[in-house]
Amino acid sequence: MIEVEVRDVAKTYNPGLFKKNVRAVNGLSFKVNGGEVFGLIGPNGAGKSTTIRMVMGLVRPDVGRILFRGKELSGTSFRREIGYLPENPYLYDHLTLEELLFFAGRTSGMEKKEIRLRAEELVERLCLTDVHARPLRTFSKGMLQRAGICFALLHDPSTLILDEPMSGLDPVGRKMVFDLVMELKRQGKTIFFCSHILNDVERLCDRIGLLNKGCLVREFSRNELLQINDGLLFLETRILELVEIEQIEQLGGRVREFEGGHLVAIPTEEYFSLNRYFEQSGIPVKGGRSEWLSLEDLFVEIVQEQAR
Ligand SMILES: Nc1ncnc2c1ncn2[C@@H]1O[C@H](COP(=O)(O)OP(=O)(O)OP(=O)(O)O)[C@@H](O)[C@H]1O
Repeated sequence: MIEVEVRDVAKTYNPGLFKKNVRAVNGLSFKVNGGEVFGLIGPNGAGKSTTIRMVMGLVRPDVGRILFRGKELSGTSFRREIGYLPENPYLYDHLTLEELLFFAGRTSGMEKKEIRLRAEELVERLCLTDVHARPLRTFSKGMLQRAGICFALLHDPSTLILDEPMSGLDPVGRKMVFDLVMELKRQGKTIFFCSHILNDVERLCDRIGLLNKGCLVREFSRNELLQINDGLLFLETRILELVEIEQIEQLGGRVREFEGGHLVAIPTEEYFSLNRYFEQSGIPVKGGRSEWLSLEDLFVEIVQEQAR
């Protein structure tokens, strides 16, 4: 079943007199299937948030159609089926988190007891128990982001639409949210999100769309990505046959199994360029393959190519 379908959608903003129109999205089409994780990536200003806002019915496309479970968006009732995290969650900042979640639960038609139990569970999960009775205006950026995630998940929606879920989070918060999204994925939720953190995107997504200048320029399935990369963070077993695990470990790297592949941590800031790392470290690579491309490398390559 197709959960979200975007068909030939375009959106131009008219910022007003004497200002140039901005074409944010142009002839965009894609589908998000039920139970899959679809990630939208792209440079700043590519149109990711505009697309997400259009899918949520918050911005009206100039042309094209957006369908949710096969039907045109109308009214707001479809939003009950969706958990939405906006880019900058505007949360009523005079409310405490507890009050905000109560409000969110009531507007989703939840019973008081159900709200209390679910809110407690989420607040604890996102490590906000100590601050749940404080007004949101006293929250730090990362706390607000985590509060926004509680807000999006409270009514246990089957579809999640998340605009930069890891934004503003410290490494502990990022891991917390990453693990939570992974768990939601395992529960079979449909997740559509955008992010600049490509490492997380490729670990979470079944499919990835690269948006540039409002157009979808490339789509990768997870398997395709693994094949293109022959590894990156997911080194397939056959690649580990080419490069000895011990050699990675001797150089301070670590390898562990992860979801049918291998997660390789290498001691360099340029973690994405495995090929360069092997070259620099003098790890002999057996076999013919000498080019490993990460999603990050591909992203830069495609976007730079389009700029020429
Ligand atoms: N309300 C608005 N009025 C005018 N222009 C807008 C408005 N919202 C977005 N834009 C413009 O539309 C284009 C796409 O913006 P959008 O926020 O969708 O991009 P994005 O891919 O989410 O970017 P980022 O990665 O920086 O968050 C940009 O050029 C932006 O300046």
